[in-house]
Amino acid sequence: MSDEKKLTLSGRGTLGAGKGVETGKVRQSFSHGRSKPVVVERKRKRTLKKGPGAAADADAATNEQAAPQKTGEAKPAPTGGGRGGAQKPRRPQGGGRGGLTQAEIAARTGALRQAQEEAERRKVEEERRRREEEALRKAREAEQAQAEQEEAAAETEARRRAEEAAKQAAEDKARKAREQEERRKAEEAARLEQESEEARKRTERARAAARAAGTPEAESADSAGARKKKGAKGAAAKKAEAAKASKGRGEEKRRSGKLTVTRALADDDERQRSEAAAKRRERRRRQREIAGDGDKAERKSREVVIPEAITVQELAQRMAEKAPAVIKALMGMGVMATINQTLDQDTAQLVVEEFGHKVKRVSEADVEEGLIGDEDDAGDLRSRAPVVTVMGHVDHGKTSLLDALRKTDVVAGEAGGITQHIGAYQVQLGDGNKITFLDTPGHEAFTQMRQRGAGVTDIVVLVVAADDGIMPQTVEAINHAKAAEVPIIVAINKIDKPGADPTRVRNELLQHELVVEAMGGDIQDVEVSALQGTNLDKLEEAILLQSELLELKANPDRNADGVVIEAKLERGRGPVASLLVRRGTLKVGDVFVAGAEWGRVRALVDERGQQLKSAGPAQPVEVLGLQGTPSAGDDFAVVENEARAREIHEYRQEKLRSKRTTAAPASLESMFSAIREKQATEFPIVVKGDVQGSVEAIVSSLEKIGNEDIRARVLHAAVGGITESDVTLAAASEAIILGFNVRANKQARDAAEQNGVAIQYYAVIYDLIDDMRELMAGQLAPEVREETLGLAEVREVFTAGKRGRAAGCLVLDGKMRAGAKCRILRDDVVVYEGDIASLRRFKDDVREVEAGTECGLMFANFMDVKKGDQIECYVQTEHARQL
Ligand SMILES: Nc1nc2c(ncn2[C@@H]2O[C@H](COP(=O)(O)OP(=O)(O)OP(=O)(O)O)[C@@H](O)[C@H]2O)c(=O)[nH]1
Repeated sequence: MSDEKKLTLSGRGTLGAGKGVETGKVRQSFSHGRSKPVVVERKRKRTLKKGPGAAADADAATNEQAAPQKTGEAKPAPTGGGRGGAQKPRRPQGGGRGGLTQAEIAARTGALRQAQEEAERRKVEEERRRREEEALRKAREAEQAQAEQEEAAAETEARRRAEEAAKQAAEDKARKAREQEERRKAEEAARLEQESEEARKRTERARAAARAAGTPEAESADSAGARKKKGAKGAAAKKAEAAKASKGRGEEKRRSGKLTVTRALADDDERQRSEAAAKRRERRRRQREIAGDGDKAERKSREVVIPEAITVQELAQRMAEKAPAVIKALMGMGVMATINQTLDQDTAQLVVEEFGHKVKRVSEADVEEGLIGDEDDAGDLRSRAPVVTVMGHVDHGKTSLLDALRKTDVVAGEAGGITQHIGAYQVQLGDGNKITFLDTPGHEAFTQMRQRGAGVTDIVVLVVAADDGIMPQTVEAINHAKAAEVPIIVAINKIDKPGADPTRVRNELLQHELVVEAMGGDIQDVEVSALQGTNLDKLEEAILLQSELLELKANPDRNADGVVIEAKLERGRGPVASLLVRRGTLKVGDVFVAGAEWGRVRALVDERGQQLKSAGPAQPVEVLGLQGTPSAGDDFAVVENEARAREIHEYRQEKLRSKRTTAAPASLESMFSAIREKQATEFPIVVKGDVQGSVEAIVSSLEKIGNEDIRARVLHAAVGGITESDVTLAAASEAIILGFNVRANKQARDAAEQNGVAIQYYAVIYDLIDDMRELMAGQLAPEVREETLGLAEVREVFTAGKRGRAAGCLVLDGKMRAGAKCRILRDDVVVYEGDIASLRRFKDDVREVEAGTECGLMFANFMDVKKGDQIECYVQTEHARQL
């Protein structure tokens, strides 16, 4: 590119040309940095013959050469046309100045002018662009400056806030210190006042004594007292004044406010705060306001549920309060607690009340609350079928009788269904009445159910074979029925047999305090033959009559509850339970809890294998849909939803687990505590002896022990060793078993251990009676006797500590004793009963304060003591009872 030349379009540059016309390329640079190659044309100088005007032409030619020959940019003369001079045709020689034609000159001049105009235009364009860029840059700079300014403002704001917070904290601290100081001063003043009062009294007493003695000391004592009083008063006044002055100074100081750099800056910040910051602040203020209002609204109506134990954090959350505030409140009560510390229910209650919320105490067992709903209104009750258990001695015909009674069912006869064992069945009589029979006969099953708390039986049918009479298990059955306080109907069976003697049976029953109607008593008896089906209708009539007397009623229109009679796991059907509905109606789809299991009723099947949609009161039914297998004797109840059922299931499973791990000790103590809990007035006993004579002697002696509060109740007394049946009875009635010269067999021992039944062995009747007397006396709560110690009157009430109130009292009578009990009487009405928490004389804790002396009293959990209240101080002593 040797022939490239740098050209400028400023218009000032000299455009040179070589000899003749030569073409070449030059790179053209623009002021804004761009460049591009340009084809240039070089012209050789022409040598012209001298002629007129030659000089001028030469000049003109020289001038012409100065004109740019730029392709595309500087347009050549119209004759030239096309791109660049390279294609330009040679001009015809001659004519015009310096050999150029006029047209050429004009074209060149035009081109020159155009080039100048173009340059001018570009310059303007460049200038415009530069200005635009400049404006843009300035705008950016301004933006940046603005952002920086805002950032700085925010920073300043944050600093100001931090300073403000620090200042506030310092002020709070100072205020607290001042308050503390003021309180201390007030207390000091009160103490001084009290001291001066006492000094005055002492002086008065001295003066009185002096007057009595007739000495002039009275005067001096008087004046000394006055001086002292004046001094004390003066001191108190001075202190109070000083306190006032310091308070005043403090306030003044606060008001004046020293101007510090920080403060000045803070003020400036206030003025300089950006609009965005102001908006942010406003938004935060609104949020705070909303949060504050919400808090207040909630606080008014909040009911805080407190379980048996709760952590500080949990309690704070339930109250919607801050944990530190709760800790502070606890500190105020003298309890130093961390956030994770567990509080007992009482303490938690105090805290909740302190914050002004309502308390709802719950215990773990509350999960079962409401499970067995409320009692029904009398108006909702409808008569229900009685539930009957058949008992009696072996082979007296219990099973035969149950089978015979089953056949009396009119519905079964019509339907002809095959009966199946579901633990109970219901017969419908011709008149529409129904009777439910539990078809596991015998007193063992009966008592086992009772032991589980399922007293489902309304009536016991005692089967006695007319040819055999009363036998040991008949007696047991009688005693079990009596222990359960269930009425008995005697079915004298096998009357078809040749040796049957119903009268003998009736006579023997008398020995067991069962007086049948035929003998003037109120026990119904029916002669039946299970084998031949004789008098079964009469037996059923007797049952219905008894049930009428019992007024057996239930509300069918409610959620069902009742008892599990049997439960098993069946292949293909899953857990199956036979339930006896006690109240309400059990329906398909109901969610229910049975013992520690739960389920949703998938199907209901009766004893004839028929699918039911629902089962009402006293109706036995087999239910499918359980998640697990409950135990016979467990309660069942329909619940509102699955969640509730699961909750109860989990709670009961947990209870079962803990019960398994902590086996019940077979001790007297555990039995007694159970009895005590029930505040029993009866002491149930099962007696087993070696001979009838000793058993009778023991029973009659036991019946003599006792007073109006407690008495022995012999549930069962018989000759023979202690059996499992005895233990079951004792367990069901929470009784003790006494063995006189007899022992328990292995099964009985195991059962006793399992059920926590106490068995005591004796060989001497007197020992047995003495022990029982002592045990029964031990059952009675010790007698509490009260001894009044003294009476005091509240003369003044002071603030003690942060929250406490102390009563300045004068003991009027007897004495006040620290730790003793007291009653606060206001206008002869007891306003508080509790403990004396502290007893002080001046500043010292003392044990006792005698009559005529002043003292300070504080009470446990009571602040509302008032001037004029009377304090009755007393102690309680416990005395063991004797029978
Ligand atoms: N003659 C006569 N025999 C009867 C009558 N009732 C029952 N039996 C018979 O007495 C025997 C015992 O009857 P069960 O019904 O098994 O007596 P149980 O009380 O249930 O006996 P366990 O189940 O062993 O306690 C059977 O052989 C019956 O046939 C009756 O009314 N008359």
